[in-house]
Amino acid sequence: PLADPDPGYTSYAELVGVVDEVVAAHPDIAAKSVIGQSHEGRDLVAVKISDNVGVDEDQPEVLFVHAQHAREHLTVEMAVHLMRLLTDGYGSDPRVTDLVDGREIWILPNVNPDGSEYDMAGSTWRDWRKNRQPNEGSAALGTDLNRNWAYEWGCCGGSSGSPSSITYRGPAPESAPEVRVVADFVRGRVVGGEQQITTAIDFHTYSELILWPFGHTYDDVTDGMSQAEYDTHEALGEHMAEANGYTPQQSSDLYVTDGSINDWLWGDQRIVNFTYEMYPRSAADGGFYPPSSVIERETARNEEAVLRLLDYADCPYRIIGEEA
Ligand SMILES: CC(C)C[C@H](NS(N)(=O)=O)C(=O)O
Ligand SMILES: [Zn+2]
Repeated sequence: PLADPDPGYTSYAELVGVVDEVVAAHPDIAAKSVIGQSHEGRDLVAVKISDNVGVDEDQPEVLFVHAQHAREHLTVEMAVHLMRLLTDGYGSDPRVTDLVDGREIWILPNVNPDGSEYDMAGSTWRDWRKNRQPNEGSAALGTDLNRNWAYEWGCCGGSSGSPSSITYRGPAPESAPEVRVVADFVRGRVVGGEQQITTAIDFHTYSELILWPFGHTYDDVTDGMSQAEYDTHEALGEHMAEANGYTPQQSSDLYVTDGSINDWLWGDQRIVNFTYEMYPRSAADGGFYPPSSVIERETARNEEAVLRLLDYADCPYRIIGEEA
């Protein structure tokens, strides 16, 4: 068999198999689309879960993004868990059924397949983070997808201009094909001038945190973030953290980042969104590479938190008692 540091983690080929299996088992509520390709040509997949799945209904949409960072493999397992939760539970779990009926849910189970595959191709993990795109004029490979988004790109010392850095922002916003594809997908969800996606989670590991924008500034309130909008993010973040025991905080309280997805989803598309840093809390508990024996426990841990986001997807501002 091919080398594999921990066979309990889902490879790209296995992930495509899971997607096809879920869609085949639940054709009325699950559909697979290919929204583009990675640098090396792997399909970037979107799984839509909703009743009347083939129809774009006028329902709030929710986006889940997984594996921007290659070594954060538990996030792919989170996507697998969510696909199964939202399809196997349909028709039996009343809350899941209502949410799948009333929302259109998009799961992007691996937006950096080249990096993920590279990281797990040897007999030991390679500690890879970025994509696998070459950089002109450098021997160093890769752009950090979570520094390549176009909102306040490179503004604030929250990324690097050096191709060899693990936080290399790329030569320009959306220069990474994977970012361009996902950004185009999100822009494509603007229907009749209105962004249909209301809420989102971008899954990462590790540290057990729920983070909300902005990352580019320490300020709570600033251009593009009113007090009510900040309070909405904070209240929803805290509501979800009560369910999974993660620590809720503004993204920049961890450290300043620029060009991150969470700033773009909110700043450019006004999507109320969160970054989850999953298990473990510290390097002592496995860091980026906890044993695959924790997958079931640490993905199931987020079920209630994710369902709470789906609850509020029709109007996130309801959590602070406002309309919008
Ligand atoms: C979302 C930000 C604030 C944290 C994230 N940490 S990670 N997942 O790369 O370790 C990152 O640096 O992109
Ligand atoms: Zn990450």
